[in-house]
Amino acid sequence: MIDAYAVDDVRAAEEAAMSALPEGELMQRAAAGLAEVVAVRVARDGHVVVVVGGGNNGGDALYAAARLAERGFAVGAVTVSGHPHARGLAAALAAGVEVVESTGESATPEGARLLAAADVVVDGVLGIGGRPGLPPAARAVFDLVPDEAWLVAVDLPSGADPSGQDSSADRVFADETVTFGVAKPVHLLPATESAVGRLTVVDIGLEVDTVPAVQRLTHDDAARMWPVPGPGDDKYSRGVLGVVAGGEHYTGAALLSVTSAVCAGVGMVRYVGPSTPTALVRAQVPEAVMGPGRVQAWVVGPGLDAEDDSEAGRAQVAAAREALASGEPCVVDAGALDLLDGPRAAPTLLTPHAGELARALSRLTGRELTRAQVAGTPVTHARELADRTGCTVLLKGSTTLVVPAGSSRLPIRSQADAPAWLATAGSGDVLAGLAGTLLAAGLSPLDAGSLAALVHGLAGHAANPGGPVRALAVAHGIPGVVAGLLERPPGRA
Ligand SMILES: NC(=O)C1=CN([C@@H]2O[C@H](COP(=O)(O)OP(=O)(O)OC[C@H]3O[C@@H](n4cnc5c(N)ncnc54)[C@H](O)[C@@H]3O)[C@@H](O)[C@H]2O)[C@@H](O)CC1
Ligand SMILES: [K+]
Repeated sequence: MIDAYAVDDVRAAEEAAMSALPEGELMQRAAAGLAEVVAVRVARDGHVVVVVGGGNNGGDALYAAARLAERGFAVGAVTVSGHPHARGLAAALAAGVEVVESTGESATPEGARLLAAADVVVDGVLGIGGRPGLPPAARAVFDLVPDEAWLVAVDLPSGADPSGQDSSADRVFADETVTFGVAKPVHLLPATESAVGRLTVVDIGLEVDTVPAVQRLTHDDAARMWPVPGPGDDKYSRGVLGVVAGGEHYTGAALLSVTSAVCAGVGMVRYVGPSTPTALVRAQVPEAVMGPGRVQAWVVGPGLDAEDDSEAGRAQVAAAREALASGEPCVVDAGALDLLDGPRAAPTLLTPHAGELARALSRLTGRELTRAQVAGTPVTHARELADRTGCTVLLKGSTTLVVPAGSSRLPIRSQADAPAWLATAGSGDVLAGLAGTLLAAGLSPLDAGSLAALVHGLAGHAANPGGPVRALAVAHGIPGVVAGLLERPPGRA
């Protein structure tokens, strides 16, 4: 599990660590780790430029600059605050770093000159003390970073919201981020993760003993959590999944969610739907059983058209309502999100994308919300839907969030395992079938949602590495991905 801790908890841990160490030791450890990473990114005759703000983040950058200069690299520093870290500045100057100032709204000629020659640029403007948004002087300097330069952010990309909530702030987009002690929410959450690039966590001897704010499942977690049948199992004990999906007009969703469940190794699938999708499922997924019956969990909603006023359409909506009213765990997807009124007694996972989440919250709160608002502050809105419904909410996106049900103090999960090619029609139906299989096997909605997101992402890669994928190929990729995860030797990253 990759754990990210809230900024206040990190600060408290830093204070505790500092009180037991000589003054400045923690910053020296941070600077040493940062310098190590930069040193392997730059050629012996390359140029490093650190961009320095007024806080300790700038201090890290200045001490790292000093260490790099002492190792013989050509290092310059551009200060974008009038008050850079005094001791860090002295160390940098003593080591021969060329330091220039650029604190106005346009970059100074000296700053522009240094940046034009930069091969690696280090962003040491704002760290966990930063408010979202980039100061104008820093923006002016970062606008001059050459396209080919490698950009390393210190602790986090400056301007990004350290708590990872707000996506709207102007920020640096880094190729790589070197953080200290532990990851922070900014590194894992969808509002800010895209600015982080490759993440390295440098050990500075920090011990955070609070509950993480955000967690990410690794491949080892997936291997540990995946429900593997034993010799005593049969199809019923492994979990029977009921699927209420598709209709006369949306037949693909039925096929995709049922295929996905079968490929994920469900004990048995019961498909419930009108005659056309039933005939297609019968023909193409011979493993599936037609019609309702006893199940351990339901997937309700892929391709469900709640507006379909035909007899078959009304019957399908009634079947969906019946599953929602049952005492069984449920994945509530797409069209069924419009049918959910309040809390369910059984474990429930809602799987909206941003537009569906906006629509569901608008309906439940009477406030008009847009997709853009949800995408702007995804955690806030997913949490609100979880609180309103008492259900776990999986918000789909390039980074997928899973926010546990209202009263739970469990950390949020955040998975970023999928290629962008996975943004394709039918992909969500596959995810629903996968998550439903895991719920039917007895996993909690939080575990089922996050594990499904991880395996779905890996299956997207496996379906056609580096290129376009169709949803059916993603479903067909699941068995190989699961086998690959299960045969991993313990301890591999
Ligand atoms: N506290 C510690 O023990 C350690 C801290 N470290 C570094 O220290 C950083 C935190 O340092 P600080 O608390 O000094 O905070 P920052 O270096 O993040 O800078 C905050 C300063 O910038 C100003 N500021 C904040 N947001 C701004 C904005 N949007 N526009 C303009 N000015 C803004 C604030 O008034 C504050 O003075 C960490 O991110 C990390 O890089 C590391 O050296 C490891 C040890
Ligand atoms: K930074």
